[in-house]
Amino acid sequence: MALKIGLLGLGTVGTGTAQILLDPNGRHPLLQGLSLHRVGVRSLSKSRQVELPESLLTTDLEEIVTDPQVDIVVELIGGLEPARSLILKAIAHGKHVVTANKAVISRYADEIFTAANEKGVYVMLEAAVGGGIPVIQPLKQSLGANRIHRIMGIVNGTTNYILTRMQQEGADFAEVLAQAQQLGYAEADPTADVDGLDAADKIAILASLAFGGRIKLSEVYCEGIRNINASDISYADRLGFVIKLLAIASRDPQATPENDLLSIRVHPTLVPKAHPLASINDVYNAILIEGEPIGQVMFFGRGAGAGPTASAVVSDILNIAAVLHSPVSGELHPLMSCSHQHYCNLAPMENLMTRFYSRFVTQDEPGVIGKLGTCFGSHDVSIESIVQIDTHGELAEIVVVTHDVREGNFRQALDEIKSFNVVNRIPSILRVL
Ligand SMILES: NC(=O)c1ccc[n+]([C@@H]2O[C@H](COP(=O)([O-])OP(=O)(O)OC[C@H]3O[C@@H](n4cnc5c(N)ncnc54)[C@H](OP(=O)(O)O)[C@@H]3O)[C@@H](O)[C@H]2O)c1
Ligand SMILES: N[C@@H](CCO)C(=O)O
Ligand code: NA
Repeated sequence: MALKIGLLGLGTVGTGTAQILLDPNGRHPLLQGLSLHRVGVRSLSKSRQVELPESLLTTDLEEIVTDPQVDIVVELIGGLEPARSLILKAIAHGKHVVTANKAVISRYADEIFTAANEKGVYVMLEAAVGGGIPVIQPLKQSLGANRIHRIMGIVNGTTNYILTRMQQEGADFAEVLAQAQQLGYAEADPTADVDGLDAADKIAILASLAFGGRIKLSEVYCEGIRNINASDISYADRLGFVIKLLAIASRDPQATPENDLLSIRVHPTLVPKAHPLASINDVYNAILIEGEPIGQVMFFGRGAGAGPTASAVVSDILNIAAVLHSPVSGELHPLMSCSHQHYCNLAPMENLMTRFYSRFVTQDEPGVIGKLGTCFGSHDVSIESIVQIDTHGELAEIVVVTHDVREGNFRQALDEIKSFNVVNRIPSILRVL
């Protein structure tokens, strides 16, 4: 008997999903056993890019998630509410759920997965991170034998597009953002993308899967790209780096069960040009996973867009369909369900060991570089390079790159340096991979 899909949302991803469901030939045979039963939208009068019988459309989304005939609810409306409530209601009515909604999952995974486990239904979210790039299922299944040490990714296409254009054209952030909005790459309200919030949602989800515990989103350090300017991109370039917005989750390999702290953060990062993530440009995403024994594995592709994202949505539907077609054991499939119960502990940022790039505008006079060097040294901050890059009248621009240092020590040194009369301002402080 055909499995009935209740689709919530017929926007970019909903349309892509409906198009695949209505055109199963040449795809996996299980697709033939799926039928699009109802489609929930906000406006019935909008013209649509997919032809559907009018009777399928409704604005009553509650009716879909409570419809006894619906087997799988696919939530593609986005936003926190009513998406969260509809997902919970669908679960309460025994529906399996597929969603692309990283904002809801990163905030409400606890209540959603607890409810799903109690009800014996699946909640699948491959499209929520990296769009069409398979990364959720690989973490749950194909990489299950590994101890994951670190996940590092470019998981936001909008900011990667902006940084790539800035890099290639020497343009400033505001100029490129405006063009990206005109082209429809960046949303009218770009906050979630450019301030790193979208990437924080995504790395919280990936970390939860990689490290087997829930993550409090409020504890994820998040810094966006608004302050990146053309000078830093150019100086970074001269030093052999490109600037990327990285989302990073790592576990100290030496961690003991008593002292198992994770570091989860999103921030612009100077990436050495030879690093595999340095060449990921435009709207592309890539996620590099490091584990034992696999070593490094990288996933690359389109992190957004109708087709790529719908590819992930439909693959989740197929996974559920496959399990529902298998002999019934009464238990949830352990490689598809969520078994996390506890919250992970996150390390404070001041304990992070990282390299830093910082740019100082100072008086152009003898002894300034020496003063900076001495101050860093007194805080146990070891310097890899310190160069005067430019002079503007009486002012000099000095760029410092450190070795791996404790972030707390580096910040203390900066506090002291800020009080030096010869230091005019410190326009940029960025971490270096
Ligand atoms: N776009 C991407 O490339 C992409 C990539 C990865 C993940 N995602 C995620 O996928 C989800 C959907 O994104 P999208 O880009 O497809 O969004 P979208 O184009 O804005 O479409 C949203 C759809 O949901 C409907 N909708 C929204 N609120 C509703 C409500 N309260 N009641 C009834 N219908 C409602 C809209 O109806 P109308 O059509 O009638 O307005 C529209 O069809 C989001 O969670 C997003 O984060 C998107
Ligand atoms: N706004 C997101 C879309 C996919 O989640 C991006 O730019 O990557
Ligand atoms: Na994905």
